[in-house]
Amino acid sequence: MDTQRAVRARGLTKCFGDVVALDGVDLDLAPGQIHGVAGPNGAGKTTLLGLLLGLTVADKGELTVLGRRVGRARPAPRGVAGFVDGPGLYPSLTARKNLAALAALRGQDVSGGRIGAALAEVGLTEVADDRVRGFSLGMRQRLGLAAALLIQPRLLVLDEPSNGLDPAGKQQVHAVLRGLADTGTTIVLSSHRMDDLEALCSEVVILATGRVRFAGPLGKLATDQRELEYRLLTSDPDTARRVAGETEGVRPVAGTGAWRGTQALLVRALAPAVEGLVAALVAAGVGVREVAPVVSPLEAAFLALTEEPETDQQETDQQGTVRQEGDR
Ligand SMILES: Nc1ncnc2c1ncn2[C@@H]1O[C@H](COP(=O)(O)OP(=O)(O)OP(=O)(O)O)[C@@H](O)[C@H]1O
Repeated sequence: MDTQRAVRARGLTKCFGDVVALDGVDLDLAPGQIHGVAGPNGAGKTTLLGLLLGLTVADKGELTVLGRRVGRARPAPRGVAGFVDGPGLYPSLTARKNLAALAALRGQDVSGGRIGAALAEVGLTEVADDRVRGFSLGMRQRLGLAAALLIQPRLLVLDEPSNGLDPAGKQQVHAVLRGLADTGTTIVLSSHRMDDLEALCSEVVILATGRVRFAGPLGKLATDQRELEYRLLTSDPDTARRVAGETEGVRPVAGTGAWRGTQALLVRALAPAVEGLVAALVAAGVGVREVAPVVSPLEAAFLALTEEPETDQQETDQQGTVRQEGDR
């Protein structure tokens, strides 16, 4: 069995009629990590997660999950849990009875105590005996996670698990996922929220038009040398603008405006040039109250990778990342 990778995909292709949802995806996902899958609408995220869960099969390519080849007549191995497009639940049953019914459906003998513990872990104890019909989207998501926890998954696959969660609910779900990863569970989750991915994931896969644009450590993506737009709040906006115009590698952006009641300066620069600008401002007697990227480095990298057509260089980068992690 392959202990180096929880998931190995080579040339995975899936079409729906004329639509190519996944187009030759190569991927190696290390075990015990939280992997984020990001990409614009229609990029193929849900299709990929559905393949991992064995809900659908690829038209071409190879997929190995937890060391076992999956495909037509080869279902996903035990130990894989999760959901896409929201968890499948029985609206007329209570949360507790839903978990009992789902366990019975899987042929699992689960004690009431374990069901109670799973509900407590996702913060649903108080509504355990309420019918799911009245549950909000966030509560349903949490119940879906509780159902997955019951089987003690080795691979947990979740499509947009933070959807509909309030900030406290999100913290709780994040804590559950981190706890699972700490005990060796591999987690693959999709999200449109870069802040969620930054908070949770060590590795990220970026898909666009069914192809992998990046796969690897989050840090590698976010710390790529990339020019970003920064917002500076200073004690003297006019002098700050003049100093910015004179600082090497810094380009003031036109149309600066009010930001929280003060006048902000917007510049485009690489991170080292921004450090130079701050030093120059201090030397000129200008107080610097705040320096922050207008969009996070990860979001900027995401936009750059997904909004532009794929280049040969990106293709090389992606292939390189895949080759580094596994053989071909
Ligand atoms: N069952 C289906 N029948 C027809 N087309 C489908 C089906 N499932 C997915 N597609 C198409 O495949 C492409 C990829 O869809 P998918 O749902 O995997 O993307 P996604 O990245 O999850 O998108 P979103 O962020 O909007 O959820 C889209 O063009 C979609 O319309």
